[in-house]
Amino acid sequence: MTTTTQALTEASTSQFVRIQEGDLDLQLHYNDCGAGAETVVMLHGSGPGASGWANFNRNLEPLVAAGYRVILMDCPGWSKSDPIVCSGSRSDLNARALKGLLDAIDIDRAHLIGNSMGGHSAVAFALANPQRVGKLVLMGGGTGGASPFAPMPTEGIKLLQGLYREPTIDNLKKMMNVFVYDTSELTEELFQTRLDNMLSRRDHLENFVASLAANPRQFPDFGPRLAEIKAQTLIVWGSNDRFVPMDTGLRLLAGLPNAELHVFNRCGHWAQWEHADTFNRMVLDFLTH
Ligand SMILES: O=C(O)CCC(=O)/C=C/C=C(\O)C(=O)O
Repeated sequence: MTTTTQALTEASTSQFVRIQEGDLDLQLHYNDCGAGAETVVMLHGSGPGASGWANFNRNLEPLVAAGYRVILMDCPGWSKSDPIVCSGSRSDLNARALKGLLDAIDIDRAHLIGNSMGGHSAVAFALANPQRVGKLVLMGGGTGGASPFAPMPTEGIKLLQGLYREPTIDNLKKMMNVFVYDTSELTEELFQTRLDNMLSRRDHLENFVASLAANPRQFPDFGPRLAEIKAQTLIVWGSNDRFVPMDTGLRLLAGLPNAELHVFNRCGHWAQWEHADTFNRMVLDFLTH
């Protein structure tokens, strides 16, 4: 575990652990940052080349500085975690992986922050392990299933799947340009880092395509079960989200009994990155009160 006096870098916080959770037996990569009595776990989205570090590098430092231990879990099939083909519910698969990780590193209870697929997975974990969840923060995800208002799959998801099938720099740029509202923040360096992440694990890209062929509905709709989740929940959405449309956030708000919703204007699918400062202040306030 790193301390707050050390610089937080991907390399200095990088850890591996072997988990055995039912029929899941694999090695997971995670970043372990800071120290504190309370733990926050961050779960990334499903894009090619995503990782805990790629999704949350603008968010972990304020939490560590405030005295939280922050764990970024790379889901099975992403980054330096082991490869997997998922033919069932990927949300539940990630939830089982998270349980295995928490057991292996001896964490009884954690707050969960989930981005997109990470939100679906946080909800799956809360349904299966309610006693192990503190508070929930869900951005651009939380229940799978279709939107009744937007054409499905959305343009963003079509671009994401296209990028998995043809992982080129042009397709990456097409996806990222729909990802965020303000594309001026997308630097060549960011594209290159993401491209390198993607291409360093072609097995993950191929497995995602194979998973979709085996089960096109990787993220089941938890809508009917949301009322079972009693955890206090902060839902955060971008009003210009072209991947998982904002009515999904409204469905979460209607279904989760202890939820509040914050909508950012001029924001796409990456609220925690596009509006990082406000997002970080909101999360800290939500976790501490
Ligand atoms: O299909 C869904 O419902 C989830 C889509 C999703 O998880 C997309 C996330 C993309 C990122 O956050 C990323 O690539 O960084």
